[in-house]
Amino acid sequence: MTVAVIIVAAGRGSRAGGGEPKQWRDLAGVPVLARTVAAFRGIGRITVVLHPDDMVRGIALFGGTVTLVAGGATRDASVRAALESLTGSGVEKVLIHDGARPLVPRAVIAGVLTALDTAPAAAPALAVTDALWRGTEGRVSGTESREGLYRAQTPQGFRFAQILAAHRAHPGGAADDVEVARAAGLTVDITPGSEDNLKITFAEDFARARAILAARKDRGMDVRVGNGYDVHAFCEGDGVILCGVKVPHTKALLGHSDADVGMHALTDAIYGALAEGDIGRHFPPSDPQWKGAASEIFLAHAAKLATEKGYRISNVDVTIVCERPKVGPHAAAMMAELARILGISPNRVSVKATTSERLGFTGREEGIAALATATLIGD
Ligand SMILES: Nc1ccn([C@@H]2O[C@H](COP(=O)(O)OP(=O)(O)OP(=O)(O)O)[C@@H](O)[C@H]2O)c(=O)n1
Ligand SMILES: C[C@](O)(CO)[C@H](O)COP(=O)(O)O
Repeated sequence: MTVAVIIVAAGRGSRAGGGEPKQWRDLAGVPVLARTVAAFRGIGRITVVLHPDDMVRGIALFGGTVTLVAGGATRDASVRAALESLTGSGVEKVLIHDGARPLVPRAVIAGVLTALDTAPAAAPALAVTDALWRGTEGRVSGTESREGLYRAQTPQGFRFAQILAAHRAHPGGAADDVEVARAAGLTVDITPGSEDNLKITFAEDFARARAILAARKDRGMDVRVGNGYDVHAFCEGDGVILCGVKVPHTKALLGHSDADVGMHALTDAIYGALAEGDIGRHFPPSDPQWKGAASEIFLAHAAKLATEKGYRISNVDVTIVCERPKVGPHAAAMMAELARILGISPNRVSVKATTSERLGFTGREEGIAALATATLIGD
């Protein structure tokens, strides 16, 4: 399903003080909002909602890498503006996130996305663990049960058409999009939140956020690299599918699926980086349901697994080894297709080709080989 991400950042951050809205302030060398946007790279197309006064600043920070939309006077008006801007775009799922939550872990995002496979709406939260009091004039005036109480976080995820209709029907004044969805009768699953996913609200929250970043740095950057290799033999036919692109040729490739050797190598590279075996483990060739299957299914599965395990794909590199057909004229289309399936920018995808100087099975034009590397980065 096509996923869109809406990041609302049109507020003025009055409670945080500091001279400029909190989303533009520096957090350990990077603007808060740049960190928030980076947390969602590779998940889906990103729309950032800004105050009309901040548009020039938004263009300077993000260029054309995100869509900018002018927000409204309230949070729900800002969300509504972004939802309306996405009508007719074919988006099926939408994640709505506060620009003021820059440290959202990948696993929190993945939890919401996975829940959306079966639920109409899902949002992360943490159970309340402290005792709850009422207070009047600085004194405890009563106690409340914490049973069944949660602290709500974002991203909150919905089916696009349902949350758009819910916002259109809502009178306004909702604290969050879950409130809007429930007013429209949607059920909302609770998924695991994280203490790292704080909303910068008051000045002291910047120190908390810096401490979380420092702890992550102490743990070290979690970078994983995987490689993949695949071979398919030629058979009779009039073209081959390479990295999702049909390339005319005097032969076809033999395989249980569509025999997309480049995409198979890349899928295995991602599984390899995750220490999750290979395509055969997830999609056994003995299973008739994968006969003739489009290899996009395999690659999309590997990418989803990466997200669920808390990783984003930083870059991928595929090398196709064959004498013919010539790959060069199709390489741009292949890179665009892989980028689309992986949900990452095309400039993070490389597809190149080489001959084997007429040596070996590729040199004798008996088949095509492909090698791939994938780099994954954890929270
Ligand atoms: N008219 C508004 C108000 C809020 N937000 C966004 O909604 C998120 C959550 O709101 P909050 O933390 O309350 O931010 P502010 O409204 O900026 O803060 P304050 O209430 O302290 O002014 C923030 O990312 C904020 O930028 C928005 O897009 N449009
Ligand atoms: C959406 C939200 O982050 C859920 O916790 C929160 O309601 C928005 O912040 P606000 O301070 O209530 O505007």
